Amino acid sequence: MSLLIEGKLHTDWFESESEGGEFVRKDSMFRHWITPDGSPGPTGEGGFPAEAGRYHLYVSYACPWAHRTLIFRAIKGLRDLISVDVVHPHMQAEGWHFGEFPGATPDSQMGAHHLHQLYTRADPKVSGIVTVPVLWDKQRQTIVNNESSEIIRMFNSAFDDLTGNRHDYYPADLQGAIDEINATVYDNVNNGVYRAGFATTQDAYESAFDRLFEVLDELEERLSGQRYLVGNRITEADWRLFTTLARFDAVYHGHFKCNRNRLVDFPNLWAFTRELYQWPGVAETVRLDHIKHHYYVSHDWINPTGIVPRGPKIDFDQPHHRGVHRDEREVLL
Ligand SMILES: N[C@@H](CCC(=O)N[C@@H](CS)C(=O)NCC(=O)O)C(=O)O
Repeated sequence: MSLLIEGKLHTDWFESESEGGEFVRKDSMFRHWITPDGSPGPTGEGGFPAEAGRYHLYVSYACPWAHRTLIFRAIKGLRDLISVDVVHPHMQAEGWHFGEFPGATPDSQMGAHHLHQLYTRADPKVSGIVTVPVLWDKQRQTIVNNESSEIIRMFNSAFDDLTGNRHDYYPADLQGAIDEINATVYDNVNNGVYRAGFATTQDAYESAFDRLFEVLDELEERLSGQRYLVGNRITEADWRLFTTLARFDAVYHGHFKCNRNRLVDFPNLWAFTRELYQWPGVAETVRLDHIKHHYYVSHDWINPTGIVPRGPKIDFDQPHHRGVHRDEREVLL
């Protein structure tokens, strides 16, 4: 893990020790918004208008938070407008780096070796954890935002006039319901698997584990009566759940000891995951090779041998039978 304090890199720390064995995720530090006309968004400064070719996304295919942003880039028709670089899946002492791995790229913007160099280029005195995703402004040579939940909101609407894609994954009439389910899913599922996997006491692990499966049971029940989390329209909430479910059997079940059940044991959650995976443009954002390599190799205190399991075999392409056929969905995009 890499932490910057006043622009200086610190590599010898571990988050959960100071929190009674419990893993606590820290807030992101760059919080500006891209808006259609460059006016300021809810936080940060203005001056970041939606423009084709101006912005760049740094991701890891392994990271579920970065994965959300790649999905929104795909489903909102932004692939030609926003370029991407992909870090090496092995997160080392100095954090994320650029290096040789199938599907990984060099840093096309400043030829950096490590992601932290982008952070200190943006602000030489920056303090905070160096995380993906990072939304970079090529023109101002700075980080617009490094908080995935905000980046997907920008992608959802800021570029609509340029792309003509007006599919709204955070529609005004559903915002209350989306915010509510997001909070439950974030605390207990998205971050819940990390709280189980990074726990350093038995109690912290068990309470994260119990809550995770309690919420998965509730979601399984909910998805038995409706197609998506807040009804019959797909929203941001579904994509936010999807990135954790897509990793569940490959890493969270084994590596993070979230092993009461596998995803494939929940018929509705598993079919829901397949449906979202089969959504046009999404399958290519799911790289199980990066996902498995990242978790099993980077967390050497959990898996000291660094051996990456060969299995399990997961067939995301099996028919999902959850309503309209995918050919009809193409029309939505
Ligand atoms: N709040 C951030 C969290 C992102 C995050 O924690 N990313 C992880 C990878 S999955 C990371 O880069 N961690 C770096 C580290 O722990 O040193 C977001 O949602 O954008």
